[in-house]
Amino acid sequence: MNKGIYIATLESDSGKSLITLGLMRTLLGKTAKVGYFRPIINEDKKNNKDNHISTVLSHFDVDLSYEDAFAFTRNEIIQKRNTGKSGEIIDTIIQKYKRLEERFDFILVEGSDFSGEGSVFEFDVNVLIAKNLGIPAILVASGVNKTKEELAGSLQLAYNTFINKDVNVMAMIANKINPENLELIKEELRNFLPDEIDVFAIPSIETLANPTIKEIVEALDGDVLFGNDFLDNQTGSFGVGAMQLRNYITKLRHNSLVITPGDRADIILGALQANISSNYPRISGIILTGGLIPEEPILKLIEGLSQVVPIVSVAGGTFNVTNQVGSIKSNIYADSTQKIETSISTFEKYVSIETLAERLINFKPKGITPRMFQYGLVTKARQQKKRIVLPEGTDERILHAVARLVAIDIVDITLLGDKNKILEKITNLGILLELDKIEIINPTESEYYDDYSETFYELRKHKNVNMDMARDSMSDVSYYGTMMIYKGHADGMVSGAVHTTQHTIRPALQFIKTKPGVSVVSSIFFMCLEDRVSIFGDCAINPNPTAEALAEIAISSADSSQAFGIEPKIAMLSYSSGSSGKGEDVDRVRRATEIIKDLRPDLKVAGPIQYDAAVDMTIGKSKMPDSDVAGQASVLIFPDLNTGNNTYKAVQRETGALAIGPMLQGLNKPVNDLSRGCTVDDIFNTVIITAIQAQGI
Ligand SMILES: CC(C)(COP(=O)(O)OP(=O)(O)OC[C@H]1O[C@@H](n2cnc3c(N)ncnc32)[C@H](O)[C@@H]1OP(=O)(O)O)[C@@H](O)C(=O)NCCC(=O)NCCS
Ligand SMILES: CC(=O)OP(=O)(O)O
Repeated sequence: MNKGIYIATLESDSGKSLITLGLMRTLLGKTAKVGYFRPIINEDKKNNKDNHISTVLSHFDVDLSYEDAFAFTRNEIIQKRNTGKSGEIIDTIIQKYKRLEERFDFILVEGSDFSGEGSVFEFDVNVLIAKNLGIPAILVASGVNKTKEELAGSLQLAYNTFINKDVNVMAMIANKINPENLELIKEELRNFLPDEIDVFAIPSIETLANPTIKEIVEALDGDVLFGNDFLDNQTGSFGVGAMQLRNYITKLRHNSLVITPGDRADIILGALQANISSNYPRISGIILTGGLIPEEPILKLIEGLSQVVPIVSVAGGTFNVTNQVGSIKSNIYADSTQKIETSISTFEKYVSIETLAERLINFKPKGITPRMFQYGLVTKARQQKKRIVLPEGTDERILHAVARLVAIDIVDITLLGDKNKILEKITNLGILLELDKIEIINPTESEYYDDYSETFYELRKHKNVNMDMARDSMSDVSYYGTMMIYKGHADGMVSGAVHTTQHTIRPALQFIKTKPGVSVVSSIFFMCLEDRVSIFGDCAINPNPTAEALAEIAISSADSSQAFGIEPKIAMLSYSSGSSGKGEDVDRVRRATEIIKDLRPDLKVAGPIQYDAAVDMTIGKSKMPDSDVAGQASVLIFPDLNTGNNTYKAVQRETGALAIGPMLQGLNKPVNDLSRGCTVDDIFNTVIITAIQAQGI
């Protein structure tokens, strides 16, 4: 299984690059192929290339193109959100991430920078991305200009938001902390965090916090007069050389940046002398303000010196320039070797990487989000293209769904019905559908009509079906479509947008029949809830199942759940949790649970259990404290069709959840029903599910 980690922050300038670089180095020591992904980059950085991406790709020699390493610019995200296309954001991010998953063993995902417009929703977007990628997060916050209470408060808020969205938080890093307060900060964070979450504090590192001379030259559009070879000099404190030299040189500190008007030869020469004097600290450079350049004799004097720190002339008065220098952000670029190494060594010194890396590598994601689930469906269906027959060829929703399916070339489609009527409908509805890519069959006019009728007669004559009845049945689209599957002329069928469930599935029950070892055909819905996918069964077929049938439905549903990548934890639903309620219906569910335990000891099952105890951890713990399913059930089995059918509809209608199905289970070949109230999305997804079933999962 592939792994990933999301590095998220709450603000700009948190110093998460240091974490990224340090973690990247650590992971590369643990696993061979580590990829890097930034879901959102800054617009202005796109053209000049985002420096985070360039730095990581080049420093660690990651075999990844720049374009593959990000999904959206910040402006694209804002636009999509404003036009109600948030879903597309997540879909594209999942797609790009999944492509990387195919190539790398582990992926480090760096969240957005919060350095521009749109930061209001930026935090939520980051939580949503981590959630949908199904990876844990490391939260990073800066301690600059914050009391320890303020820092802990903002990290606690962030932590709660991630946890509430079911994103596992692995570690919390307080960065840029006053070195004296490292332990205090960790204690403050420990106060609200569970023990299993690692807490680290990293001090503010001057060489990373301040810009290099090169960054200052770029930001101020300066003219480098001397010292081109030392532009990577890291600046320390900066001070204006306005006072007399004898006073000014006493103010110099290690790596000081001298800012002085260009005509102050005394300060310039004094600072250069101080730089080579063993009695004064080294300086990082000199900025000359006012666009003034020293006079010729002074320049000549400097030219004669053997080593000169960068001297840069900039336009603008001393006051303005000093303010500007103060606001220049320090960044790390691909060629900032010194900063990169400082970042990595700082990370290694303050973060106990061994345990953290082990935990990351061994992390098992809890659930699957609806978007990730749907992405997985599409990917799986593509692996082996199947032909799906849709008997309700004139239904508008079916035609819209077919247009979408054909556009992504994911399945081959056969529509049943009168060809002219279908074509007329497509034209009238203005549906863009490449007609040469679909097959349209009118059953009674088909070359196979006689053969299908005879086969049906042979299969059902013991049930008093005669040839006339067989021909009659084969003129019905449900029978004809099902016979196509029986004959191998199609791989699966989806119907029920117009016809009832009975009408849709009876032919399959009559001659597709059940798989070996299965006696009850049942159904499940994949309920795409806000943050997870749950399996509901049986909500469509068996009105009043016996305990034995209920057990079989639960086992089939658990196997289907497993086959579609959702770890099954079965809740056998009832109006009782444990022994809290009595009655014949409760006893039936209790018996069914015992049968499941006998037949399939490998499955996790709890029953009888109420819906609240099944899905809510707190209630589950209080009602059934010893259960390993209560509070985390993924497969919910309803005691009868009255409850099941209406519960799925209630959840679907009241929460807006996408209900994919009903997918029938237990048949020899896939036939799936739809609700007559289905949407185009429901049809689209059910066809894809059917194609996957046809692959023999
Ligand atoms: C599933 C259902 C359609 C079957 O109804 P039916 O066709 O009248 O059932 P019958 O008893 O006549 O059985 C027809 C065949 O299907 C088989 N069959 C019926 N239910 C079956 C099941 N759950 N599993 C396996 N086979 C089944 C029967 O054994 C019989 O086979 P045979 O003719 O070869 O002997 C019926 O149970 C039903 O209507 N369920 C509710 C559907 C519904 O309205 N759902 C709500 C909306 S989704
Ligand atoms: C599955 C289902 O409930 O179907 P319908 O809504 O058509 O009855």
